[in-house]
Amino acid sequence: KLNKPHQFWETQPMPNINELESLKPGPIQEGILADVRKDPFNLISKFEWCNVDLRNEEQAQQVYTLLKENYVEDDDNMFRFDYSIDFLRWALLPPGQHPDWIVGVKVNQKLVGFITGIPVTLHIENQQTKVKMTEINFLCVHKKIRANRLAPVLIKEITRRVHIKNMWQAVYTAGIVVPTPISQTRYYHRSLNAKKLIEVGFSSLSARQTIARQQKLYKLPEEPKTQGLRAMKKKDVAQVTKLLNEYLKQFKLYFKYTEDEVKHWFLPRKDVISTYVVEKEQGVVTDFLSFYNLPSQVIKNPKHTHLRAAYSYYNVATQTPIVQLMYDALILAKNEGYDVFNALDIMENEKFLKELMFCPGDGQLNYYLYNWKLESNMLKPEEIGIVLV
Ligand SMILES: CN(C)Cc1n[nH]c2ccc(-c3ccc(F)cc3OCCn3ccnc3)cc12
Repeated sequence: KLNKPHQFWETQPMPNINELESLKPGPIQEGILADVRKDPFNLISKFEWCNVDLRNEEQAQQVYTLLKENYVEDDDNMFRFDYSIDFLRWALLPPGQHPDWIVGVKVNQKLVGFITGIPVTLHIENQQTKVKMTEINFLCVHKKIRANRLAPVLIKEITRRVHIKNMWQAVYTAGIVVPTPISQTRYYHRSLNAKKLIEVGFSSLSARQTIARQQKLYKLPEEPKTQGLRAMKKKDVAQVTKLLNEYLKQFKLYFKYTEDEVKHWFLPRKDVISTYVVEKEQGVVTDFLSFYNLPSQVIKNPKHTHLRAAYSYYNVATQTPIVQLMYDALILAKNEGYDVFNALDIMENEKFLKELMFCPGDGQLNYYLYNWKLESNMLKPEEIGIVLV
């Protein structure tokens, strides 16, 4: 009976505690294309598989509503992510996307289950090891039909669709701990709109604190400090690609980006992704910062329906001190109307979190590699060079 904790995950190629020493680094299970099922996994009656076309407004709306009402909440069930349709198209329609990797389950034409994959090339622990794999995200089952064991079937089906393309690994993140994290990172929040954060219950005042005091404490200048800071444009793509690929080599887990991928992931999109470059000397880009827009719905609050949150994406500081670059990111995010700026303690983020007055969040984000044993059992957050939205 699949109802013991992790009963499903114990059937999957993930290192378990007592294998951490014995498994050799690399794939845990050999992938054999001939053994891959050609037909989709069976679903309970009335449930049907569908490939969701996010370019189709109606289907995109169905995904939006399913996630808005049933996707990830914080530990106190006060906030739930509210990914916009434009954001989902950005996150799930990158270059090289496979249409059958946007997987839905419908009952009477209503979307009740969802899971996605996008193709990535992940560099693992050193220059030589690069693996074509999938980045899994947006696993969601409607609240009303949970405990039907639909999630394991969604996972097995997208795994089958990845195997059919002769790919045998995956990377994903989750707030929960299942077998077996490769890294446990923590998230931090920097207040931009102290009054609103208190009104929605995100922050709370201790006895000696007042709203006015908090506003003063987190106050930011009107304009960024760094000379030559401006929104990224198409003409910057080549330089941003070189800066990013060079910068990421220092980490043990990172993607390599083509110029096409940099165009997709970094060119500014209103209310989705903001990227700013530093061009001091004419035509020379030396640094860039980026953050994405992911509001959370405030589940029950008389005054506010949403918390506007900016999430640190990739930031490359080669000439500008990282603390100054990120201080400018806070100013830019405040000016774009965000209430809070979030960041994980991955990459070099530890260097600015304290100094810029970020506060620790109440949970963690765990990174996972499917069917891969690392040389080192766990990676430190600062060794992680990938951000999953
Ligand atoms: C990554 N991607 C897979 C979405 C995802 N899934 N599970 C999660 C658990 C935490 C975070 C997260 C990551 C960075 C961060 F600064 C704050 C976060 O969560 C705050 C708590 N919260 C949840 C909903 N509204 C607020 C993301 C995720």
